[in-house]
Amino acid sequence: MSDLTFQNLDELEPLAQQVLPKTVFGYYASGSETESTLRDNRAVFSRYRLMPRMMVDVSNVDTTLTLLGRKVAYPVLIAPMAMQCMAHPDGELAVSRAAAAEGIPMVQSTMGTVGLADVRQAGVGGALMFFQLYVFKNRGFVRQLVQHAERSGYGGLMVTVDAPFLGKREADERNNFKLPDGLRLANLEGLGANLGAEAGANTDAAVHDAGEGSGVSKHFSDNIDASLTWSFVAWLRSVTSLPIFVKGILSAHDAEKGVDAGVDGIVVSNHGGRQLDTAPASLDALPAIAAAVGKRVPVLVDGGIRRGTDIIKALALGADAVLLGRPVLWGLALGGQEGVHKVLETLRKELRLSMALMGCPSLAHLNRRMVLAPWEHPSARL
Ligand SMILES: Cc1cc2nc3c(=O)[nH]c(=O)nc-3n(C[C@H](O)[C@H](O)[C@H](O)COP(=O)(O)O)c2cc1C
Ligand SMILES: CCCCCCC(=O)C(=O)O
Repeated sequence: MSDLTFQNLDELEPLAQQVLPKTVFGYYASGSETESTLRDNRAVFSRYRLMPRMMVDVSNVDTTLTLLGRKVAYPVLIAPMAMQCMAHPDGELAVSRAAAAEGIPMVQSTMGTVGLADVRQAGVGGALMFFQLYVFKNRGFVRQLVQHAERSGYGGLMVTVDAPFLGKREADERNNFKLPDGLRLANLEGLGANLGAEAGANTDAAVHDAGEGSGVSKHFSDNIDASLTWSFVAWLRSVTSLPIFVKGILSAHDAEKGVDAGVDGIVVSNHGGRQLDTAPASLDALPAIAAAVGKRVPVLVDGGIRRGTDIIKALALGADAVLLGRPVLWGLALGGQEGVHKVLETLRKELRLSMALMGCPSLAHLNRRMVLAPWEHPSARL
């Protein structure tokens, strides 16, 4: 049993900093360049205000939703995050078990330190799980990876489209960040050995390289396909029957393009402020995207979600659900599966209470009139 004690998710980062090696904490916590987008992802939530309704029966609050035809206990998914065994030996297995216990989806990263089939197996009995796809130069390998995910029981794919290269993460450059010895990018093992030669794939060498700069950044640019365009969605459809979400959309234009290309879901995201610095906060980008998509496919959002009220704001501005990133890693580092569970439980309880205080007995009661944008005065809701 973990003796981890905290009141809210914002308290976790400094606690995790005390237990993680400096290089690992730097990789997990940091954003790109000036970290302006990283900060704005969090700051934006205080700029929007909530407008509650009174005298509504909230003696029962229902937080459930349906995503891809499957019931989800509350509108939170665990964001894909690479290399979780750096935080705790159980890594992705602990996160998968905690998500399953809470009845919410985990999105497993391509760059996991546990194989995707084992992560899926650990979550059996829980909610649906997504596999996050990074698209390698080697399409034969991508096809194998996707079909392996489908056979392993994942219910959807989430293709990350905001990372033709990794952003300039100065903490990682400074720390010569690399994957610690003894850990592996478990899903990539066929990449160099069997399939990589033709694409010049580089597997273990760079990611474990202790040379100058960031080893993971070099590994990424050696292997990831920076020439991706919307035609990729049709190719992906030809090799899988899984629903396809795209993650990393920040404009209504791109959301339209995605829907036209046939995607099944859009994830509004700036990658937790780790890619293009000074890109807008995800919450600011959300309303125009939700309007453009117009309920044709689900819209998810991530970046800076730390409170139940953050979830309410995101849903009132048009999201169907949110993804939670770094606090999961902090819970994992501080208490393994129990720690992650505690993080999720804290957020779930805050969400339920805030829904009651908003006069919302179910998620369907949330709407745009219940949130005030920075330019709107409360009198706009008379
Ligand atoms: C340490 C770390 C690793 C990440 N790895 C991935 C990844 O492998 N694939 C991906 O699409 N996004 C990745 N992301 C981005 C997250 O999925 C998500 O967009 C972001 O963390 C959400 O913001 P938050 O951390 O403020 O909640 C990563 C983020 C962090 C912090
Ligand atoms: C070679 C491993 C690279 C992992 C990159 C994961 C990621 O998306 C991140 O933001 O970090």
